[in-house]
Amino acid sequence: MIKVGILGATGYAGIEVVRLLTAHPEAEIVRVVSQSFVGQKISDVYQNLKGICDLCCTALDVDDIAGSCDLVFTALPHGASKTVIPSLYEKGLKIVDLSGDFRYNDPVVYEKWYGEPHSAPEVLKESVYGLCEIHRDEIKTHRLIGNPGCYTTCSIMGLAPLAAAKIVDTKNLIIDAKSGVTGAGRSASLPNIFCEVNESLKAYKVATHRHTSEIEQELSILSGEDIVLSFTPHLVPMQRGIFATCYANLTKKMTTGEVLDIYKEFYKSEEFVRIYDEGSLPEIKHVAGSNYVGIGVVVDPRLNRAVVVSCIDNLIKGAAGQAVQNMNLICGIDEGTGLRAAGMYL
Ligand SMILES: NC(=O)C1=CN([C@@H]2O[C@H](COP(=O)(O)OP(=O)(O)OC[C@H]3O[C@@H](n4cnc5c(N)ncnc54)[C@H](OP(=O)(O)O)[C@@H]3O)[C@@H](O)[C@H]2O)C=CC1
Ligand SMILES: CC(=O)N[C@@H](CCC(=O)OP(=O)(O)O)C(=O)O
Repeated sequence: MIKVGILGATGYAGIEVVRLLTAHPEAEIVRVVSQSFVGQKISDVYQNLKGICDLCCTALDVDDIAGSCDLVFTALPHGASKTVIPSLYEKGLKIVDLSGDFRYNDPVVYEKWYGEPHSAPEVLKESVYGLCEIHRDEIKTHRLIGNPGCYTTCSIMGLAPLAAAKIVDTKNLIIDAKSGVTGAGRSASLPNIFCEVNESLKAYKVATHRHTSEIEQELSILSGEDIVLSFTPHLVPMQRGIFATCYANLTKKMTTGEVLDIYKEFYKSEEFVRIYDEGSLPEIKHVAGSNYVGIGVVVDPRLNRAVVVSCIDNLIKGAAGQAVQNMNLICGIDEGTGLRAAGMYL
């Protein structure tokens, strides 16, 4: 059994890791770490876990964690992760970090988008970007994983086949993405309370959202060109889900069927990717509660433009599910273990 600790277990992403691991046959949760709920049972904080996981929350004590765990998930705010991870890494632990702190190949890019220097650039060098479908072989040989963001997983997976095939104009990519409110985490903030969000729809951080840099990093690697793109996030009144509509101008005349063939080939061995047949498109309901990505494509022949629709559950494929997928990879066990449940349609 892999002995696992979850730091930030009381947050929305952390508690999804806890929930998924309670049904994982090869992992045993030994520590649930919190800052506000030390001494309280995790099942008192989230009562759906009563009788399933009744561990008490402990404080963040590196020696205690290193002495009891083989692997930790750090589901902490960015900034907090880069403070604690160097000492955990030094102790030899395997680490899957759900924050933005270890997702970058270049600390200068991190500083530009996160507004402060990376305090552990040497440790950053040891990390790998944990988008399993794109970096599987590298992930298997590392023990520090920068688990991708929710918007980024959805957007990169939606555009990766086009970037890799080099059949799009890389200067004009546009991603219009929508998130459910759990994407903002559990701590209450005025713009995210029910009456502010319900029956409304808003764009935010237009042209400045930090996920832009993560998407650019990965699509640039795939295409072999420096990509700069437009990314506009929106908040929608649903609990879970990311829905990205991506617009890409094709550099040669292609039909929807031809573009879909490229997607089917690119993802042909991927258990968690569903490419929709021509004429159908994914919806949040098709992926919510699951580790699946749904991708559909329509080519607009008047503009020779591919419109790609990509959907995930932000807390699962966009966070905890992908983190467990990464754990499985770095621990050398079957990648889909504990992740094969269908989602919740209703
Ligand atoms: N929500 C989502 O859809 C996604 C989130 N992420 C990332 O996952 C991470 C967690 O996000 P999320 O679960 O949404 O956030 P939440 O606000 O819901 O949870 C944050 C967690 O971190 C703990 N925490 C907060 N500040 C500190 C600190 N300074 N030191 C130690 N622990 C701290 C909190 O502890 P306590 O409750 O005890 O106060 C809580 O357990 C973030 O980096 C986020 O960007 C990534 C992808 C998707
Ligand atoms: C709806 C909402 O507020 N979403 C968050 C994304 C949170 C997240 O996933 O952050 P990381 O992936 O960078 O860890 C935001 O836009 O900041």
